[in-house]
Amino acid sequence: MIVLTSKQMREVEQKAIEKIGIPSICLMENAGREVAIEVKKLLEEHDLKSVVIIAGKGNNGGDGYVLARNLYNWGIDVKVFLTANPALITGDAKRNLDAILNMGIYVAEITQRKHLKFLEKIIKDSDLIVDAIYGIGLRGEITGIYREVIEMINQSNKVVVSIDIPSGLNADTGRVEGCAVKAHKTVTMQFLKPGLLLYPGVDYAGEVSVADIGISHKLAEEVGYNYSLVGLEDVKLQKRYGDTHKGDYGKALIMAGSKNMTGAAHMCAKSAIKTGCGLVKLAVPQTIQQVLQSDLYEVITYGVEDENGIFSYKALDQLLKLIDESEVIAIGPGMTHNEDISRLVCEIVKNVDKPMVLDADALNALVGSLDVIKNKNVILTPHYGEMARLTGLKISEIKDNIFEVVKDFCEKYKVTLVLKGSKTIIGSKDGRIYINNTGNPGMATAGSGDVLTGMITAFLAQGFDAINAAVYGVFYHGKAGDIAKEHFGEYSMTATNIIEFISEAFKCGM
Ligand SMILES: NC(=O)C1=CN([C@@H]2O[C@H](COP(=O)(O)OP(=O)(O)OC[C@H]3O[C@@H](n4cnc5c(N)ncnc54)[C@H](O)[C@@H]3O)[C@@H](O)[C@H]2O)[C@@H](O)CC1
Ligand SMILES: [K+]
Repeated sequence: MIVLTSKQMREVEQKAIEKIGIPSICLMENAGREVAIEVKKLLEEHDLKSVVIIAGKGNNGGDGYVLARNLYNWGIDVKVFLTANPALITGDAKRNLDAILNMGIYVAEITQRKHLKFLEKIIKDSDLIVDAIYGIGLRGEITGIYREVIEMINQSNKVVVSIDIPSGLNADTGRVEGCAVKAHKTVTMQFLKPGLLLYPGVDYAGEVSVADIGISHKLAEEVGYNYSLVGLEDVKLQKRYGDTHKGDYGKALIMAGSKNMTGAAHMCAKSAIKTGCGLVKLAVPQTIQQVLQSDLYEVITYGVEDENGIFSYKALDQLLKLIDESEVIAIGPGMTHNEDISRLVCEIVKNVDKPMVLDADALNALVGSLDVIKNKNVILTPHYGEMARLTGLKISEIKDNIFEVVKDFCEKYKVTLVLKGSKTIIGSKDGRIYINNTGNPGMATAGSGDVLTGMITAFLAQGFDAINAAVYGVFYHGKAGDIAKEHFGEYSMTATNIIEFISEAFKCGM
């Protein structure tokens, strides 16, 4: 699904108005009408009667007046409160404000502190609040009386619907600008906004629905949007051809594990098999090979030269030979980190030109030597801590500019990046960004990342290009995690449970 920044949304609206010739007031009419339909549904579902609309001075407020008109016509008790002097309201918003005044709809001004007590009383006696204070036009922090109004909404215990974006939320980053409305539902106009999909924005937006206000997706394509939310329609799985054999589904080599982290290698290899990889070879330090071989029935394990149960640079030739026999390579889970391993990983990445997934300790190994990945067919799968180590940025700096950081990294090194977090962001080498929406906090558990690496590796082995392997892997990993949560709950689900439900997750995409 298309995701537009506030700047891109404005460009698209401009095109709709100027190039296509749709009068802007029609877009506002459609917007307000769509919100009215959603609000009516909520009133009916929860057996609620009265609505308070709190409107700002811009077009977000304008959508609120159209909403008021529709609700009033449907016989619903509606009151409108303006957080701006009516004399400052202009354009389409002004015309719609005049219309509701002409209809005799209740309108009052909340521009001074002394008005707040009255608003509080009205809110107390009403059932549902609509937040039409700010949309994508918010600039800077919310201060003064606006802040008090927003806090009043949040403390009201009423059902709250936000128009386009919860007021106070930065539409592009999901950051709270001082304070923000906590909505149960947000009805956003025509295209999703990044701020609704990123934390903390996700927690403020509540359930998000996208209202069709009559703007074609072709206009979004014209402005060259680069963000998408991954949906099931983007990750459909093909049925396999009848006449096939395991060689058709790829040969992967996974380099993983160490004496204290056999599980990482185990789960990564198991996930690759469960995701449909034709043949999985697992190279581990020789000390731990037997442990792994004993219950990885479908995987071929190789013990390579090690140093006290940990990968050693001495294993380079053995590994290069195994790489030679494989089509895709995954490196990293549970390898541990030391200088010898850094040399080993860098040497392999430098000399190998096959698709590779680099995770965990392979990422630690690359710190300070990132030039070796330039123009390579690699997918890196860091979490925020690993990303901070790789880039030298603070975690807070990454979070505050997440899309720019991902985009710059991918464009600089010409690689695919999977930045793992509560909302995993995937960047492609051509600067496109994909936001994943599956998964849950139960997946914040040891081994979850090893499973993801196995899954992405398996998609690569089955012939997906890097960006699709990453998008499919992340989506189905989250989906399997969501099914595991249904069975075991967020506290008790484990990475092994995620593997268990990969097959169920795939059924959703068939
Ligand atoms: N442009 C269009 O064609 C359409 C716009 N629509 C609506 O219009 C919204 C955008 O409208 P606007 O651009 O008028 O902006 P908003 O309605 O989001 O509000 C911005 C207004 O608040 C003021 N403001 C901004 N930051 C402030 C702050 N920190 N403290 C105090 N005041 C502040 C600005 O001066 C501006 O007047 C969208 O979110 C959407 O709801 C819809 O009606 C559909 C069509
Ligand atoms: K709003």
